[in-house]
Amino acid sequence: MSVTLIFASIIIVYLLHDFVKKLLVWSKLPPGPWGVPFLGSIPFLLGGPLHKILDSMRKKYGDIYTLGLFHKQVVMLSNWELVRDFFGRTEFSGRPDAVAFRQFSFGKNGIISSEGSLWQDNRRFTMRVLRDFGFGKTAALDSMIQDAALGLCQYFKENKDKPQDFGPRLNLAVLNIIWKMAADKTFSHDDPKMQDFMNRLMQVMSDSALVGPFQWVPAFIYLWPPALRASRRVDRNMAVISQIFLDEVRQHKRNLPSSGGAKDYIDAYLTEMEQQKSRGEINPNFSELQLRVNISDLFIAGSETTSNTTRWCILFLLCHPEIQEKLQAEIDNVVGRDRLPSLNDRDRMPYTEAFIMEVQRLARLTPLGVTHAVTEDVEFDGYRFPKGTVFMSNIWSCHSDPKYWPDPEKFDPGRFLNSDGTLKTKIPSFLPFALGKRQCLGESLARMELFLFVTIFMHNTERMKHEFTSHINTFL
Ligand code: HEM
Repeated sequence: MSVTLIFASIIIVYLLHDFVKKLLVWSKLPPGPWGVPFLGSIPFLLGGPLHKILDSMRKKYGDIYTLGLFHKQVVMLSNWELVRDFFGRTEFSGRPDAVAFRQFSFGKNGIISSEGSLWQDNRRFTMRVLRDFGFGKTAALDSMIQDAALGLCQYFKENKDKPQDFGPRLNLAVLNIIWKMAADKTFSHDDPKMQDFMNRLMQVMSDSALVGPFQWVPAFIYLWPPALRASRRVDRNMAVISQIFLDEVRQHKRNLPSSGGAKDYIDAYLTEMEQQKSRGEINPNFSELQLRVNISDLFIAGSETTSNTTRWCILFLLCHPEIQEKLQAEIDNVVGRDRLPSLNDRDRMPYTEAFIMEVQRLARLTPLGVTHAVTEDVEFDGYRFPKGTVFMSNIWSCHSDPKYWPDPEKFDPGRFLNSDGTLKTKIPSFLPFALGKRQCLGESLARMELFLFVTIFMHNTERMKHEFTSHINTFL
């Protein structure tokens, strides 16, 4: 037998072995479309908005199905019960090894990209501190968000005769709220430092999206120059952003209050590290690196999500003048003209809350949520998932399911209200902030921001209505 023949036989046996192994794995996973070699299901995912293609696959394969993306098995969860059941378990709360998670967190650090005890410790601590500094203190948060919203209204008034893209202004308002919580500072829109920070952060978000499915096969980024350029820009911008946070941390360290009295997140984290040291505890999950990544996670996860939802609110208001009237009536009734809307008004303004919820349902801002991975081999729900299997939640499908949402594409805040006008509290299949162990950590903050932005805009409606309707195309 010639050497070539022996070599060819070894390759064929290897490929066959690999194929059978994969077949065995796939046979235990939820069924899904057949893929092509190497690319898997990718050719079937092209040619339209991804969430819609995935929704039509749901109709064919059911609420849970498996796709192949290159060498990865990706399980799609397309109803809320599945999302609740899977993501409610710790073993389904890992993060896949994707380029974006590594780039955002310099490895797999911080909150968004980490797993295991590192994630749990930092998530738990951050939730507690944010509650202490903001979510739990209505008055402090009220004035923080009111200032940001009023700044925007002032800008509209000053520029009412010009078409305007108020996206950047809105981003600034939202970023300032996070800056205030993280480092007790705010910036003016004209501050070149803030401009640079905001531009870099926005660039990071759009570049990461461009890297797209190459997230799973980093080596292939080199084959597509736009992805390569985008990926390099993410590295460069993240390095600058991280340096800004490092400078903040150093400054806070120099002025750390000696006996408690932390005024922001950085103080609280540094104090926690000091206290652990003085107790003789060594917990590597708390470090300056984690602190820097945690701060950047708050900005990455909490800025565009909130500002884009607010833009959707404004778009829906523009498209539905009759809803503007109803919101206005509720504001007049509960708040009046002599003071600003406040977070204390929320309980008495169910229509406004229902409006924001309906915007979130239809805007479907994160249509496929954030990817999860299973942290160990797991048998669940009749399937066997090998460690590393990726999971996505199709929030777009959940929010369009006619079983829960009659006439799902219709914009109707009334679906969130009971017949007596009170707000429905238990709404299955409404999951803009996802569900389970990794459910959005900033949900309370985001909901407070949305409420105050919408009500303060509407409080100024008499002056702003005309500008809104005449410039509808300029900011979306
Ligand atoms: C309307 C605004 C927002 C929306 C729609 C939103 C939505 C989401 C979603 C869908 C997830 C993924 C959960 C998962 O992995 O399954 C998430 C995670 C997260 N969000 Fe939000 N979010 C918003 C605002 C915020 C804000 C204001 C903050 C904080 C300042 C924040 C911080 C986070 C963090 C840190 C995570 C990662 C949690 C973890 O991995 O454990 N988000 N968010």
